[in-house]
Amino acid sequence: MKQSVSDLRVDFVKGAVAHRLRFGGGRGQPLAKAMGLRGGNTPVIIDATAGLGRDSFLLASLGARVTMIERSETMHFLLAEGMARAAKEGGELRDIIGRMSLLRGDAKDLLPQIPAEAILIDPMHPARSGSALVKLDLRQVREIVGNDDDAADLVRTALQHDAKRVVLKWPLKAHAIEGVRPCTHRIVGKTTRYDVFMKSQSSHGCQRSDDFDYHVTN
Ligand SMILES: C[S@@+](CC[C@H](N)C(=O)[O-])C[C@H]1O[C@@H](n2cnc3c(N)ncnc32)[C@H](O)[C@@H]1O
Repeated sequence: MKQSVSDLRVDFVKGAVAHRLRFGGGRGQPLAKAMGLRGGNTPVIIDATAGLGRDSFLLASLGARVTMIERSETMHFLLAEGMARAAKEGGELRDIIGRMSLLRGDAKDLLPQIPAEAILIDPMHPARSGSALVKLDLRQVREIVGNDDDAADLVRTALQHDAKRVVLKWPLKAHAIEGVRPCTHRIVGKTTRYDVFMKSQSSHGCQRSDDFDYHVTN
């Protein structure tokens, strides 16, 4: 059955996100490691590109407080709806949603006003020719929001923030975003990588961190 943009839903109760909550790798997952959730350390996070809220939900399910920023009115609406539905379920879901707050606006404007220890940036990835490789829901998000051509500006704005780390989620094989300094280290998955920019450390050429040799599937 052909699906259209109007079918797109943010669903934290069933589907991929709920599955990951039950069977995900806890703090051993690449995203959690990249964001600095190690041992007892649980940073306060800004997700500057909220999208379908999956990364935020995962981080909040691991105990982090996450401020989500989304500039698309449609995506913001879908997220707010999905969060309200999940909170109504009560129990663990309500607690997780309770750690997530959602703002509407451009993160380039809002970031400087919000305190945080870690910032996640996951702009729309460059279009791939074999589009079957890109999951349907992300293709639907692209139809709604377009290409996020200002991703470099967003990363540069985040790097001006007081946060200890900025993390850029980017396709494994894509070139680094032009006009952004090299990252401090990189956590590599199967199709995705996390470029980590630490405030207090200089780059060593953005080496892969073998300590973090995990596989990610999204
Ligand atoms: C690839 S999606 C993010 C997916 C998300 N990480 C998830 O787990 O569902 C990118 C989203 O970031 C939003 N976005 C991109 N640049 C933004 C900005 N400067 N400010 C706010 N939202 C932005 C887009 O509208 C889009 O919804």
